[in-house]
Amino acid sequence: MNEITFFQRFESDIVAGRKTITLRDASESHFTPGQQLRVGRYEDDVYFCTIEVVSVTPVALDELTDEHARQENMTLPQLKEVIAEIYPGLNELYAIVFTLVSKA
Ligand SMILES: CC(=O)Nc1ccn([C@@H]2O[C@H](CO)[C@@H](O)[C@H]2O)c(=O)n1
Repeated sequence: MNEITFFQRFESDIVAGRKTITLRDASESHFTPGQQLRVGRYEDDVYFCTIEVVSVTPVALDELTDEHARQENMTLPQLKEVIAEIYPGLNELYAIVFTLVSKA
């Protein structure tokens, strides 16, 4: 059973260690530092790696910086566009910082 999912298009960045945060809504803000999570692909729920949660921090959409974007392996405009597609109209996000523990 997977505990968090990512869109398949981010799998390669995550397993390569290029993507080290994810921005989620309140429904996924309950993870705690030190927790290890089995990660699956959103589209088919296939397990692809395990991550460890480093921190979970509330961040407003308009507080996002180039540093958040760098940790997503994107530019800030790209990141804001992705968030607008996934979470239209949402301003209250949670930055989940993670490290890669193991790959499938
Ligand atoms: C069901 C569901 O919400 N799945 C999500 C939600 C978010 N994200 C990624 O987190 C970052 C900021 O949102 C971007 O890289 C997003 O693509 C994701 O991969 N899968």
